[in-house]
Amino acid sequence: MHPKALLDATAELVKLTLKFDHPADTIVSRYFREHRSLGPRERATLAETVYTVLRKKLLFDHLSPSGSGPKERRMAILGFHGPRDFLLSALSDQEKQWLANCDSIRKEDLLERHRHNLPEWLVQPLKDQLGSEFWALTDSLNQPAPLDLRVNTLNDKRADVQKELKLAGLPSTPTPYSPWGLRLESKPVLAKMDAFARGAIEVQDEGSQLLSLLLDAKRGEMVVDFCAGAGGKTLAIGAAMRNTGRLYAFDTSTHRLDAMKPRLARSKLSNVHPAGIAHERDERIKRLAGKIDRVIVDAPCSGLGTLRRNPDLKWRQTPQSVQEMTVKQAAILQSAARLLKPGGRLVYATCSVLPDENEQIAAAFTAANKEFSPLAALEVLSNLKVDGAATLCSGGETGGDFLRLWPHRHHTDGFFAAMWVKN
Ligand SMILES: C[S@@+](CC[C@H](N)C(=O)[O-])C[C@H]1O[C@@H](n2cnc3c(N)ncnc32)[C@H](O)[C@@H]1O
Repeated sequence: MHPKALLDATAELVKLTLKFDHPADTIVSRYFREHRSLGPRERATLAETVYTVLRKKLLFDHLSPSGSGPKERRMAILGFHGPRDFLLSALSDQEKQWLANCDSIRKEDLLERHRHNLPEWLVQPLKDQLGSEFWALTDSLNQPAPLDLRVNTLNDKRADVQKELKLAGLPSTPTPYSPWGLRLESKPVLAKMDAFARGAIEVQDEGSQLLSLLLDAKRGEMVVDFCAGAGGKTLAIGAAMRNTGRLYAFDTSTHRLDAMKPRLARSKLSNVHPAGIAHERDERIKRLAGKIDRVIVDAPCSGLGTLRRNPDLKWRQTPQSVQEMTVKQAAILQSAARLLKPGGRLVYATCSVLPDENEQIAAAFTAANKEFSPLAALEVLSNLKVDGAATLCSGGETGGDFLRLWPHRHHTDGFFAAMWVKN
């Protein structure tokens, strides 16, 4: 595609995503479906440019008024992903001069908000938790995430799959914490690979793998994944149970549960039972009350730990939406807890970095449910022989009460988990 045409297309897509009426990944996928002639490189340019604009929106909002032409074009020029010569050949002399002026601005001379590119309401809760590490976090949130795979250890060994991928030209390294993970050095299309088709690999962030590991589900147990979605954690848990026992995958979204079906078929798991529920107090929950060994609540949340992948979330979420989410989270956790039998384990997890959705939900649950004793994440991770377990935890007197993953420290998305045992 001619550089001018590609820049025009990029500006068009930037305009669509900046409306924030749908998630950015939905808008980008729809655009690609409607423009089938776009090649892989053009798609990469379009998607990466849009994501850069979303990541650095405050900075680009600040720089763009000094340029000319439609705003979305100026934003696309500032975030353009691709060789500089290619971009320059699409620009007027005036635009080239403006871009050179923007490039010459030193980072140190920018206001804080133009460096962190976060909405103001998010800044203080992060600074309160991280102090001077706040800047390392914002730098890593503004980078794309690596591509992590989970090896289905039901049928394949991680080392064998690593060799197989290498032979196919895809070097990877074992993830440092999850025993099931491989981190790829590139971002290939995996769907046509044999390892993918036979269910040996699934795309899953290492942090998400660790949440499944924390449940520590055993052979033959009765387990519930209460918010199973498209089954990322369900599949990991089902494999950890060695395809035995019974693993119920609940969700209120049958659409998401449907998306689990092809993944389940590839995985060769037959111990998973997906079931749509109307809400967290569904009849099905009542029938299973007191019968379950382990329950994981991977709660609906703001997703603010996944800004590397979903940078639009910081502009789509608000303090009010987070507050509404916390009410839902508390209700789901309370209802899911009824499923457990004495001695059973409850895991509450989110991909948020906000204490309101994490430690505060956990503290309120502990205070209201004397029949549940908190279980320290550090103890569980140490028993599971996870390397550097202490560095993955925070909270409480020992600093080990909760799993707390951060992109800048652990190269995972931002995840939280709290655990309890039913007395
Ligand atoms: C964080 S996502 C789950 C992701 C999934 N566990 C995975 O690993 O891919 C949260 C899920 O909770 C579901 N959900 C929302 N409200 C619910 C409720 N009241 N009961 C059960 N699931 C609910 C959403 O449909 C969504 O799929």
